[in-house]
Amino acid sequence: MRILIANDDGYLAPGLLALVKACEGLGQIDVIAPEQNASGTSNSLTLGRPLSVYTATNGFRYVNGTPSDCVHVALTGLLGYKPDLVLSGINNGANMGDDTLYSGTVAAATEGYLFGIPSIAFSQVDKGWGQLDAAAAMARSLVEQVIAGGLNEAFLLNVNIPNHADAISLPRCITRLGRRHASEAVIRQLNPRGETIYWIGPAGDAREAGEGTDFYATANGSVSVTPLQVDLTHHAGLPVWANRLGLPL
Ligand SMILES: Nc1nc2c(ncn2[C@@H]2O[C@H](COP(=O)(O)O)[C@@H](O)[C@H]2O)c(=O)[nH]1
Repeated sequence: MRILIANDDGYLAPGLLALVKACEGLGQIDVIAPEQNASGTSNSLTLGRPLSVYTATNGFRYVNGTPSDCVHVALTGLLGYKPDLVLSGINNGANMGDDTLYSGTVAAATEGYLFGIPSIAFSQVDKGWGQLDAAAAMARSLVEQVIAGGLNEAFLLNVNIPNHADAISLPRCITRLGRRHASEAVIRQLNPRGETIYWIGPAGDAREAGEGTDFYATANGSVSVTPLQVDLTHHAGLPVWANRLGLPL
């Protein structure tokens, strides 16, 4: 078993180390993570400049790029082999609903999935790393369960873990993504030069958080496991637009 582990909070993030330590003994583990926190970078690749890969004293490799860069470089030559599993996280904060479109954590796992590798993104619901080791133990438990079921076909799972001392014992729910309200207003400030600067505002509150969603599961003390896909086609819209534009389907 060979496992590639990445994240988006950076190679020094506690969530990455906790996940790596929790997975010890499952097989060969390679870590390739961003040099800096790359939260919110989604699936971006760095195309306008070269990337450099460094090795930390603990053996973790880190890249001056995005989470997708890390996994992409790993799978297109750096590793020299195709891992059996790609893991990403444990993220400092939730990746539920619309978050998954912006998330670097989910993007790193998505990159593995795009290369035909079973991949899982892990996030803790609350920021601050509270009960992190418990989350890591839960992540290992799920990884073991997934491995036992077979890794013959690629899949992409998005897992959100409540910050709980006994996370491994929490119920696990298969969920769909909920939806958030649009992000809060942008935050305007003046920099020392008197220029207006803008900070992205906080994420919107959950809007679609009904039973069956990731928001609902985690709000009710369960670990949320959401299978994701990358086909963005609006299949139900195909006949609608064929008709609207008078085109054959
Ligand atoms: N609009 C905002 N969205 C935020 C903020 N903090 C987090 N987020 C969302 O969550 C994910 C975090 O995932 P990561 O894997 O990228 O760390 C992020 O991508 C956003 O979607 C915020 O302050 N404002």
